[in-house]
Amino acid sequence: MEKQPRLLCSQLSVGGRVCDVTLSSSFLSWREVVDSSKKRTAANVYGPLKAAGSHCVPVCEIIAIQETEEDCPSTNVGKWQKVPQNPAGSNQHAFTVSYVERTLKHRWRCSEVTLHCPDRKLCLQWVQAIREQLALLTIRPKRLLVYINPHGGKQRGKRIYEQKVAPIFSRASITTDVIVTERANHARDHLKTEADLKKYDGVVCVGGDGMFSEIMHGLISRTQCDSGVDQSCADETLIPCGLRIGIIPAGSTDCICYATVGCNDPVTSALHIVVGDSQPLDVCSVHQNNAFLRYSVSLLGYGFYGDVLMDSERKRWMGPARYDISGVKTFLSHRYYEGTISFLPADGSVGTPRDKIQCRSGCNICQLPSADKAVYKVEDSISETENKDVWQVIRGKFLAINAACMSCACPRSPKGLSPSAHLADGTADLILVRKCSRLDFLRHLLRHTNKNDQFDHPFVEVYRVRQFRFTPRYQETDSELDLREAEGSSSKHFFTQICREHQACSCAPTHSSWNCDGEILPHGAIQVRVHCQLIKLFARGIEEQSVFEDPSYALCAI
Ligand SMILES: Nc1ncnc2c1ncn2[C@@H]1O[C@H](COP(=O)(O)OP(=O)(O)OP(=O)(O)O)[C@@H](O)[C@H]1O
Ligand SMILES: CCCCCCCCCCCCC/C=C/[C@@H](O)[C@H](CO)NC(C)=O
Ligand SMILES: [Ca+2]
Repeated sequence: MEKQPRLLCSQLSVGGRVCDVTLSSSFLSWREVVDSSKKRTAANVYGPLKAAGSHCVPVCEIIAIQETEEDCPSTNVGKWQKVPQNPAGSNQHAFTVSYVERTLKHRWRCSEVTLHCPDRKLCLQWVQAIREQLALLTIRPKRLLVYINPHGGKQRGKRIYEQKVAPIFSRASITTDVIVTERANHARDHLKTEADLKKYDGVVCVGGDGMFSEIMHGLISRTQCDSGVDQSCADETLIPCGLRIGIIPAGSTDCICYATVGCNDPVTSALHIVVGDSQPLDVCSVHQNNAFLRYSVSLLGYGFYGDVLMDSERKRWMGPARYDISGVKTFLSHRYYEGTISFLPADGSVGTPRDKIQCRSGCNICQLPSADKAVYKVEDSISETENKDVWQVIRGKFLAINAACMSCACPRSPKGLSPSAHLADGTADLILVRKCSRLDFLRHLLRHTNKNDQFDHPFVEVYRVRQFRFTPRYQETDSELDLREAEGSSSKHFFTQICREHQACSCAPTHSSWNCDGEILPHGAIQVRVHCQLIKLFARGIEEQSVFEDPSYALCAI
């Protein structure tokens, strides 16, 4: 790591101990001054970041700095006065730095350190120097538009925002306009037509995946409309949104927050917003013929997940537990669905759903130049010269058809529906769970909750795709049905076959709907296309082992 030139360096007191305090353009560090007569141990000189009085905070993770009034009650009850703290007995001057501290399971906390200076001049010099460095961080938002869904999850959105998030925004001098929604789609419609977006550096939603979906739809539609792009045309190249979206988790699944930050903790998300993180995200557009239906960033699920959602919507009053009840009910019903899936495979450079390469902060695959990823011309899709541009077709009977544009990790399934899916590679993982016994399906489902590979079953297939189409059997056109029959079975034989199979596994063929990021999409036949990095979040992807746990990091910085 490159050593940074020091901007300021003084001996200040922290918690009653004298420390060498250094500010560079990248770090604020303080290390206890060790009496040379005492033996230096490896721990107090070279220890990891927080060991034995040695601390180092990246400037980009400083939340705020303020001059501190060192007051405490005087002996005259009710009166407060400044307390002389240094040995000479003169007035002590201090400043307090609030900064990000990492705790377990990807959670962040706002920590504070107060540094005492021998005189006010030096104190002001430090405050000014740190403020100047913070002012250089132009990626940080200053003004945000916040939408709160008071009815999401356990109906705690408003309280979470007021008690946990607003104080952090205010400490970081972020100003906000807050709208508590009064109906479903209030936020979407406001963003689409009314909001003066030029005033803001970002939009924040307080709620679950459904609330995020509203914000995303509002922003994408507004961006296309302002740029004269027609989103109803499935082949249009969409314009990326300029404003970043922050998610304060207050929903039932909070999958999008969890899969992009690593946890569903409101304070952590608020801090990612404050430091101005930026994580691009792929978005699937869903069309039926040339009618635009919806956008999706996490799960598009037909069959099992569509049915769970359909049933759970009737149980909203139960809160997050509705998904467990409906999950068990749907599992027991064991319905299968018949149809045709065609898809355009992704380029090999983006890996495969089973390569065990997980998308993490600074992911190499997501940073490949877009030419190597899913950006392609529409004509490519009809070119059959290269294998990657050939549509593949699969017909069959399925318990579930899932497309995961990201891992879909969430508290219920910490590695997600597709653990190696990428946030911003321009592809989705298409998971086909063919008709199988209840026991086999249960085995597959349970693997979402443990370390075993959920794709390692003969009845599960998974493909990394750029586009796909699904047509349920009952919506297939005459020519498609003719083709199917020509492929080997007369319709009479076909129906006898279903009845025979139905008896064997006691499941019934029927219609399902799509679960589109937790919203019901009743259309069976859909066409889906992944738009690489269409939106950006105030997030940074899931951090691997934190660099700040690396001893050499602290050493080099100081
Ligand atoms: N004021 C409101 N009244 C009723 N519904 C609302 C209101 N504001 C937003 N909604 C709708 O509530 C639905 C659910 O909200 P949200 O996603 O926040 O919670 P959830 O469904 O419990 O969580 P998750 O989506 O993570 O499972 C969304 O579809 C959203 O459109
Ligand atoms: C009978 C045993 C069942 C165990 C099954 C565990 C599988 C959990 C997998 C959860 C994946 C959730 C993917 C996220 C989808 C969200 O978009 C959506 C909206 O919040 N949530 C749901 C539940 O549809
Ligand atoms: Ca993706």
